[in-house]
This record gives sequence, C-alpha cells and structure tokens, in this order.
Amino acid sequence: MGVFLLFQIFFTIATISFSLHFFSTLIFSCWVLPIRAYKKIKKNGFTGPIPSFPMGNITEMKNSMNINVSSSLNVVSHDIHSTVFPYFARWQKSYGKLFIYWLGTEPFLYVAEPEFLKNMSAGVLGKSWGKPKVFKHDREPMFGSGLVMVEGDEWVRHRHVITPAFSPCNLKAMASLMVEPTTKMLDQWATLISSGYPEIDVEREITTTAGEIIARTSFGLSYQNGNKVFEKLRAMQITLFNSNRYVGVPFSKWMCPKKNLEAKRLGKEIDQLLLSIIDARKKSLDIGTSPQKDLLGLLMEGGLVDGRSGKSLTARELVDECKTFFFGGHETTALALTWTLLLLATYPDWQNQLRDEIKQVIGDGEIDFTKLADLKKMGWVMKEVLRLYSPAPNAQRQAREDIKVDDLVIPNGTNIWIDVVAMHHDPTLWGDDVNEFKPERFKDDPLYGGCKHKMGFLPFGFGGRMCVGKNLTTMEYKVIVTLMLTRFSFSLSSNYRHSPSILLSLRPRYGLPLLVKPL
Ligand code: HEM
Repeated sequence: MGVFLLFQIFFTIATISFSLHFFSTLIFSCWVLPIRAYKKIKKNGFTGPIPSFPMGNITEMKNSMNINVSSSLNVVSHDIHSTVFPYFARWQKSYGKLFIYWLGTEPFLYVAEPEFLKNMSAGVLGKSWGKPKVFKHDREPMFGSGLVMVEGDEWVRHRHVITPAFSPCNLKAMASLMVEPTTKMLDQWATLISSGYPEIDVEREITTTAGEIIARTSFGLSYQNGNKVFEKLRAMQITLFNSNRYVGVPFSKWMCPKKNLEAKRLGKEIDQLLLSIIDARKKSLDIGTSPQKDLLGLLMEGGLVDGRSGKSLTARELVDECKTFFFGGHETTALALTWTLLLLATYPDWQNQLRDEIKQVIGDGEIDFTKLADLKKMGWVMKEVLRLYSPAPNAQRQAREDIKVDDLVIPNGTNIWIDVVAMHHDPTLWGDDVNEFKPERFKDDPLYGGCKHKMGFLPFGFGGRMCVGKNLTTMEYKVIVTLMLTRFSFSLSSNYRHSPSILLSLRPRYGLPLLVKPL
C-alpha cells in the first residue's frame, strides 16, 4: 500500500512537472520569443498589420484571397500583383514597401524595396543569411539537406562542389538529353490533333516533360532504378501539393498526418533507390567505366568519399542533391515555358518573330546546341516572361547574426520575405508600361531590361544564393521553345480563364488550354 501511494505521488509530481515544462516551453516559444523578436525589429521603426494569436495575419490573408478569386477571368491582364497577393498590395498602401506581418507566431519583415535589399547584402557574407527555419519542416521531404536547405560553411562546401557541374561545357553535353522527351510530347500533341483534339492543356504536359528532363539530367533514367525514382518523386510532389497547412501556426505541422506519413514513406523509398543508383555507379567507376555526363555523374567524378572531404559529397548528400535538382528545377522551368506559351498565344507577332529567328539561327535541321546563345530575341522573351510571371514569386532569408543595414540593425533570427512579384510590377522601377509585355526592353539592357535599380529584377534570386540552375534552365527553355515553334502555332482557347494564382508557385489556376495547329 505504501509503495503504491509513493508511486501515485511520484506519478502526480511527474505529470505536473511535465505539464508545467510543456506549457512554459509552449508559451516561451509561441509567445515570449516571437514578441521579443517583434520588439527588436519594431525598434527600427517598422510597422505593419495587427496580428492575432495564434494565426498572426493568416486569416486576413486567406479572406482577401477569397474576395479576389473571380476577378476578370477572361481578360489577360498582366497587372497581377494585386490579384495574386491582394493582402501585400493592400498593406503596401498603408505601410509602404517595408513592414512587418505575421505567419502564425513568426514575424516576417516584408521587403519590396530594392535599395534596402542592396544594403542588406552589401558587405555581408552570404553565409550570414540562412533560410527561415519555419519552412524547413515542409521542405525537408523534397530537399533533405540539399543546397537549398544547407547553411553556413556547409552551404559553402556544397556550393563549391556543385557549381562546376553547371559549367557551360557540361551543360552542352546535357542538351541532347532534352530533345527526346520534348519530341515525345510534341508527337503526342500531333496524334491528339489528328484525332480531332486541337485543344491541349499545355501546362500539364509541359510539367511532365520538364520532370522527365530534369530526372534525365540529374540522375539518368536509363540507369537501373532511374524510372522508379522519377515516378516516386512525382508521387511525392502530388502528395505535398495537396497538403495545405498554416505555416507558423503552433502545432500545424502535425495537421495532415496522413499526408506527412505518405511523404515520409515515399521519401524513404526514393532515398533507397537513389542510393542503389549511386552504389551501382560507384562500382562501375571502380572498374574504369567512364562516368555519365549527367549532374550525378559529374558530382561523382571527383571521387566519392564517405568522409567529409572538402571537395566531394557523401552518398547521402548526393541523394539530397538529386532530389533538390528535381524539385528545384522542373516545376519552375515548366512554369516559365507555360507562361511563355500564354504570352506567345496572346501576341502572335512575337510568336512569328521567334520563328523567324529560329529559322535564321538554327535552320530546319537538328539543333546545333552551340548556336542557342544566338537566339537573342528568345532570350528577351524568356526574361520578360520571368518578369511578368515569375515562377519563383518570392525569396526568403533569415538573419543568422545581427546585421547592420544603414542605421538599422536586423536582429539575428529575423525572417525576411522579399516580394519579387511586387518589384517586377513596380512602375517606379520599370515605368508606366510596367504591365505590358515588351520583350524589347531587354534589347539595349539584356541584364536588367531597363529597370531603374539592379536589385529590381530577381527571377533567379540574388547574392551568393542565386539559382545554381540558371544556365541549365535557359538552355532547356531555348531547346523546348525551338522544338515547339518549329512544329506548331499556338492561339488562346476560349476556355482559358486568366487567373494566375499562388499554388506553391505562380501558376495558371485553371491550366492553360491552347489551340495547337501543326505548321
Ligand atoms: C525558370 C527556372 C528557375 C527559376 C525561376 C529558379 C529560381 C530560383 C530562385 C528564386 C532561387 C532562390 C534564390 C535566392 O534565394 O536568392 C533558386 C535557387 C536554387 N535553384 Fe533555381 N530556378 C529555376 C531553375 C532551376 C533548375 C533547372 C535547377 C537545377 C537543376 C535549380 C536549382 C536551384 C538550386 C539548387 C537552388 C539553391 C541555390 C542555393 O541556395 O545556393 N533551379 N532558384
């Protein structure tokens, strides 16, 4: 009886201390820490919309989305900032281009001011900026500890190993891997058209093809389990796409447990398959077979070391980089191509100009990849598309130390949300024709398109963390657009409803049905 009583007392004390510890940790991390961070940022004079606990400003953001969902669907207006981000457009009017807003219990410094961006990067080491920890849970299944996720010295090491793999010489060797999947897609379009279906939802088709291309250029599809990895990566993407959680709200990461478990399961299977590919490649390297010219082959070329040598990545790290290339690389490229087709269908004159250029530079035969750089007008069109419909509509950072910007101090831990769409549509940076499709603005100023500030055009991000796949994606874009325009012409279907929306990236909410005609 005495022992039982003692046990009961012990159990009660343990439960009370656990509960006290749990609730004090909860209050500290969900209340005290965020308020402390908020006060520090506010000291610099920033204001912003009033948050509520525990949602921050999320409810207001969601509500304003509902209001805008049905605005002028049939008119192709490129003035998209106030429809895509109605809350930011509204808050900008009240608080300017720098203000604080809250995702759950996480304060974010909103930035749509290029001069501030320039100053916050000037003289600061790239590794002083990390990525907001609050997004890590969602991104972990896709990127693991790949380049997008790593920080500090680890990021420097990964970036040094990976950058050379994307050299122009290596990329040219990968160009041929892009032709076959694109031709397969175009052959399917030809079959559909000849069976009496001239209207094709090109967004879906292009996304699948871009996925296949990035899988081929990252880890190869012909090799053993490559195809299985590709299928599972697609399945994981669909799973994650369907889970919609409230970022920053306490415990929200435990919402959608079924989807989380499914993503975890797929993640484990993908890792195993990729490890088996790496293992098989390592064995063939050991017997003197020459390495494959895809990204994985190039990363392994330096010699696979399991320890943390300065020059190579471990097998585990290679797995994460392959996933990173897939998730970071294919949807962005597919959306750049999708928006391009919308704009070329809307502006047939530009469609014809590009076709003429292709004839002049490439001719009618097979693509000579060394000539892609001479497709100048196509380059302007790509940049203008990325300006008006940036597939990466924002960039984020989190300070890893106190960072001085002019007279202000950005405290360690501050989340930064850079509104790229706002800057790309800002008339004070681009002039009154900001919302017009004018690729020629890149003719005299190929890098910045006449933007008044060098940090005002950021389709691939900025600073040391700028997109590593920029040249790969430019080459892929030119190969695919060339192949498409030499076989077909495109016009807008009356079923198209113009509703650019944020669904992970900036995409056409109702797809992109186009009327496709063989030439
Ligand atoms: C139109 C296509 C693409 C767009 C618009 C795009 C955009 C971006 C943006 C905005 C960033 C973040 C930069 C920053 O935070 O400052 C980024 C980073 C990155 N992108 Fe891309 N990207 C594209 C294609 C690709 C491709 C094809 C690959 C790979 C094969 C790729 C791999 C990466 C990686 C690994 C990073 C992380 C770089 C780092 O943190 O050091 N991207 N990209």
